[in-house]
Amino acid sequence: MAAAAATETAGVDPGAILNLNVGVLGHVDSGKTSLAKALSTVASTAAFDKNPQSKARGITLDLGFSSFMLPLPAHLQVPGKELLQVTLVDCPGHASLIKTIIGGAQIIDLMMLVIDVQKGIQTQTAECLIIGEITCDRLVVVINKVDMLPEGDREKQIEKMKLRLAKTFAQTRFKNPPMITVAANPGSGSPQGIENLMDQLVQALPRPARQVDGPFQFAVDHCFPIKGQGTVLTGTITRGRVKVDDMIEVPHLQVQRKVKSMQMFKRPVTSAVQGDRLGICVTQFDASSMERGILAAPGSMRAVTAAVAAVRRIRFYKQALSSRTKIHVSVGHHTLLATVLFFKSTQPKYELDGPLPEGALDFDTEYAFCDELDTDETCQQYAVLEFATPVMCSPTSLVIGSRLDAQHDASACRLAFHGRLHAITSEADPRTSWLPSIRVYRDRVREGTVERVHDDYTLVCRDMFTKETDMNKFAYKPITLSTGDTGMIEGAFGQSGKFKVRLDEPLSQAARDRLPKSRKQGPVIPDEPVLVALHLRKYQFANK
Ligand SMILES: Nc1nc2c(ncn2[C@@H]2O[C@H](COP(=O)(O)OP(=O)(O)OP(=O)(O)O)[C@@H](O)[C@H]2O)c(=O)[nH]1
Repeated sequence: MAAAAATETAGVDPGAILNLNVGVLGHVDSGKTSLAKALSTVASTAAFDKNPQSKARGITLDLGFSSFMLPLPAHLQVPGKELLQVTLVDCPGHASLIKTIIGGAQIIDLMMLVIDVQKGIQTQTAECLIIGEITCDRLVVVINKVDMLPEGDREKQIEKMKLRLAKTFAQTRFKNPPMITVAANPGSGSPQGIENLMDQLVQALPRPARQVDGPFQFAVDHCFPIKGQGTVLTGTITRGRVKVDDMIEVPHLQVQRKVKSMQMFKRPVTSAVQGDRLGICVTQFDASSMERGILAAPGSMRAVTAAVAAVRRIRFYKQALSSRTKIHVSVGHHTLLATVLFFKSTQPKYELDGPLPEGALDFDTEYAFCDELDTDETCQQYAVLEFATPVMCSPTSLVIGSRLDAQHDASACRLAFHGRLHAITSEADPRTSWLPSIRVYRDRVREGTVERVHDDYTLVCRDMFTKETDMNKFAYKPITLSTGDTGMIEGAFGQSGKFKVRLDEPLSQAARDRLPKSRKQGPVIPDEPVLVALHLRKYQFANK
């Protein structure tokens, strides 16, 4: 383990340690776990695929946590901090574990994307890159397995690969990320390039913008019993702060417990803030009742049944993305099915990396329904998400929509859209049941045929309604003729579904020339009857 010498931590107050999380993502077998092993000095929960608790519970492919410690570099100086702890979050590469990756990626400050030098960008590399674009600002690309290249040709092949990758990254928000070559686990000898990678990684780490205000929130990644102590929940504080003796809640179980003790990487602490990786010990809590999920300040999380999110379609997603279909939606550490309905505003799009401004959705505005979520970059699009079961999340959570069960080309991107929750409705709190107040309309056109002229102002029309139609619903609705004449529906004509139209002006000569002179004569030009169109605006949600 660990190429770098372990920094002396004995006697250091854990509160003086700045923790930053680095995600290790990439395609299956690219060498993520080998890399985490080569960089780390401390293995934590499920690290290196061999944590005893994980083994006992049969979790062999999971988020793995390990860390290394360094003196605090100059660009990360924060008052009161002396050491930097880099926590590596090793995400599984297998396609079926994308839910875990999405959960893991939401707690990282920087993403390390591991690429096999002989393979380049593979399917899950691309999906991880998309997740990285959505969830974090910084990227370091690690080109691994360089020992596999023939020595004489190595430099040339590496340069070629770097050029190819640079073209891909130039099209992402990362533009020109550092690319470092390593051999994390060469067949013989020790890892190569690790110290250089460590230096570059530390240089690329962002100054943490910690959100210590607001209610405590903790993304739990593992939960296990410790004999004689209680149950330990390990995870990352995603918001606020926590102290020993605070009350915390497991929202989906509606269970509250007192924090008995806390540890950061095996050292006891009495308080911790957002970004810290922590083990929280509570008593009288059955470890088997929770695996992944959220801990929160009591009462601060809601069981969300439906929500509106500002969304954006992922440009690499090539399938249909239609309203009224079911799709997997990841919120926090949960991934579940939701029925989606898309609509759009005329406002320019919002940045989705933080909560939307208040009033971004305006209840006095009418919004246009979309059959499909498209890549329109000019206006903000939204999704109404109706979850299959209530999901515990904060009202401004990040969301990712994906088709995880799709039976399609295995190399196709499954990530469909991403977004930010803006308004929620929760069963427990009817005051948030605002969904029906949003007015989403859909314009529909019904078409029929003009049968004949009744008089200068009146026409008899057909083929729009059946004899069972309640014509009172359509009386006075405006119509247009294919000749440009306008008017409104006057009511039923007879019992067969025919109807009368009252024109605004006397019938135009153009229309008159094309309409039959008598009841029995068909259209003057049989292939081009005069058509009558009724424009209807239907509301999907409306209580106004
Ligand atoms: N030759 C060589 N083999 C490597 C290197 N790094 C990793 N490997 C091998 O590649 C295989 C996969 O390595 P892992 O570290 O398990 O890859 P991973 O990306 O964590 O795999 P998943 O978590 O299953 O996606 C193993 O057999 C490693 O020994 C390297 O630098 N050189």
